[in-house]
Amino acid sequence: MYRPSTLAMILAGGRVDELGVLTHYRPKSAVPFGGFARVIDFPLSNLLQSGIERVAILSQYRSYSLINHIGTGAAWDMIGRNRGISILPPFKDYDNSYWYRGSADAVYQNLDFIQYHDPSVILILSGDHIYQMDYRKMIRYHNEQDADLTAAFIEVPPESASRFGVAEIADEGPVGGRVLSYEEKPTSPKGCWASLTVFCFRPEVLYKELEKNQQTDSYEFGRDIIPKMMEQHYKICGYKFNGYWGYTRTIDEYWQTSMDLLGPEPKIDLEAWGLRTNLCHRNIGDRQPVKIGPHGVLDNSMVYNGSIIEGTVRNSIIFPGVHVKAGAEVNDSIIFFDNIIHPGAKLHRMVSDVNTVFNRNVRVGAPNCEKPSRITVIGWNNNIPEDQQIGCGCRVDPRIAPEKWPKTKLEDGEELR
Ligand SMILES: Nc1ncnc2c1ncn2[C@@H]1O[C@H](COP(=O)(O)OP(=O)(O)O[C@H]2O[C@H](CO)[C@@H](O)[C@H](O)[C@H]2O)[C@@H](O)[C@H]1O
Repeated sequence: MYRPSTLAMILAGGRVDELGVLTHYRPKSAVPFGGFARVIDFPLSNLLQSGIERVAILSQYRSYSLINHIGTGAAWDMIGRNRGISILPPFKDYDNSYWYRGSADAVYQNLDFIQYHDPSVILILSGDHIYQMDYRKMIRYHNEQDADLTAAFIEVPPESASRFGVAEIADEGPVGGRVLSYEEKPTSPKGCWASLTVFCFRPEVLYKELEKNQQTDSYEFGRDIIPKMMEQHYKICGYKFNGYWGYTRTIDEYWQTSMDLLGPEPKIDLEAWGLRTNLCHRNIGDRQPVKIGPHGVLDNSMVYNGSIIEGTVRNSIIFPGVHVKAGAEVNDSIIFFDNIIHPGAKLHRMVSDVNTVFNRNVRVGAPNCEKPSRITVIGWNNNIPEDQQIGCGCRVDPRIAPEKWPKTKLEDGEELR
């Protein structure tokens, strides 16, 4: 039987509460990003470019959108006798009927899948981050070090380190070094290297530690598996990543990371990064070229095929099928697929999910809402009544019934459910 040298397992299970409105009907990994793609396209494109041919995706929350997006896997060249993407949902077994109880449990429940492929390295990745990385370099380092586990880390400022799994790494050179200490989301971090949730495991060690961890009642790589491996003095190496890493856990971070696509020197360059997506999902590949109307204005923005810009769009990211009608304005915003923005609507610093209609003279946010926490989010399939005003930083759930909209204004920061 063909034995892949590396088997990649993508953790795509999580619903992230802070992204609430955008993860009502899809996991975080399937959230649209970059005008045509999804967050999971980043690790998938990295895998493609790293020549890794066997991939599994562990997902349990509202997987429909993700399953639809992955399709046959052809978008990432993952079709073939010895190549492929398998989506692995939780299942009932003779002696186990749990959902995935955490990232480590998701992998544990699929150990038979991993053992069937019998890889020499198991690469475990989060499906939730925006970055470009050649995993081959990390795997090479892992093999050269003969490590039991190599985890990728990025240097972060001390004040934000407590949000992550944090390590101190021995000063053994620019590529990486032995992990000297590791703490999961500590209140006073000792180190400044944050875990990217990119792990290379020696298979026998992973099997053994996951099995042992079943005796406990917590099942996370960061909180449980790595600290226990540290206690047992396994050889754990830190691989230093010094590229761009977009951590999109909150709406503000999602918005800011998206804005890193724009400007004279964008931090994210999808073309150079070789990003691939499934062009069949929402018929992206079949849309007509962008149309700019006779008075349309487009400034410092990304607009994908199938959109029509007759009004003004500035500093924004526009997904396929969006129609900005004459006299409408979109500023500093991210508009997902197939929104319609009618004349007189003025939208500022917001994210709007798919299929939403902004009727005439709707106002969202304000140009002077400069604080990043003032990003407004509108859920999908909303039909926002004419003249409706929505303050800065509001959260509007999907499919709000017409009678639920307040007659006057949705005040700053208000939630509409
Ligand atoms: N039941 C489940 N089934 C399948 N997949 C699941 C899952 N539960 C979570 N996941 C996935 O596992 C990954 C880790 O997510 P978590 O929510 O556990 O951790 P968090 O993001 O807080 O911190 C983590 O990510 C940060 C940033 O990488 C690290 O610094 C930190 O150490 C680490 O714990 C995500 O990709 C998520 O989608």
